Amino acid sequence: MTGELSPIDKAKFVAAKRAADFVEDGMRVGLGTGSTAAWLVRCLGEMVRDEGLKFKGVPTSTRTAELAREVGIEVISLDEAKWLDLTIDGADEFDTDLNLIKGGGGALLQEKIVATASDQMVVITDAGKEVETLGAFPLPVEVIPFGWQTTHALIEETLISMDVLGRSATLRMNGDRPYITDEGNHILDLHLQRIGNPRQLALVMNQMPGVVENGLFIDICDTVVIGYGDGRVEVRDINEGTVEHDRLDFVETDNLFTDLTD
Ligand SMILES: O=C(CO)[C@H](O)[C@H](O)COP(=O)(O)O
Repeated sequence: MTGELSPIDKAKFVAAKRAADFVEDGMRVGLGTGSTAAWLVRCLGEMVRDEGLKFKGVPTSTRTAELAREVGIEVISLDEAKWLDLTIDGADEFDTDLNLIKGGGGALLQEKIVATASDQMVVITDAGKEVETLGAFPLPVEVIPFGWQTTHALIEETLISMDVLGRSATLRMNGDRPYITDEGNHILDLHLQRIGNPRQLALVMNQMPGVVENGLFIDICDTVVIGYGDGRVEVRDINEGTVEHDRLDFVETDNLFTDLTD
């Protein structure tokens, strides 16, 4: 079955599978959104079913909530959990300080709230998302629909005044309609090429009326699990650097993958 997977999908899968081992009995765990996070949810569902793993999951989107319930994970809200031991989520870009761009899948608001409410955030990713400087991936900014065009103009003016490269913002679409987030908002994607000072940009964005949240995750991620298409996995910690190089046995993952997709 893995023969049909692209190298990137294999990389996402092995990263998710390794990160599932971070989840222990009794934990409250934030469950991210996106294709890599979906692998994680499926792996955790297998562990609940086959190994009797007992934990509670707090999903970061309606998509993830549906999948988690489908695979047998006990789902609770963040308000029920109050504080989480761990969040595991994907990312669109990460740099050497483990700062991130997230929101390519449109769930950045819940993702940031959930990750911030966690003792540890683990990002699962393929190696292609590592960058020296954030910004090649368009930065998602969630804005309320009321007056979004005014907010859009304000953002572009601000980017010019900050002398940020790129500077154009486009409204994310879903077919011929604006994309609507789980919170009923729109997303503006900022095409910046290079974000010289992500910390400053994140603060400036969130001060603008109409902006709900931006996709820069600064000082939130503690650990990155990087998967490679040949089954190799690297675990990098914010304090200790690379703490593990491993290779998942594809015979084992082949079986798991087949089980998961049956
Ligand atoms: O931030 C996200 C969703 O809002 C995702 O984590 C990010 O877009 C990565 O997605 P994928 O795992 O599908 O590559």
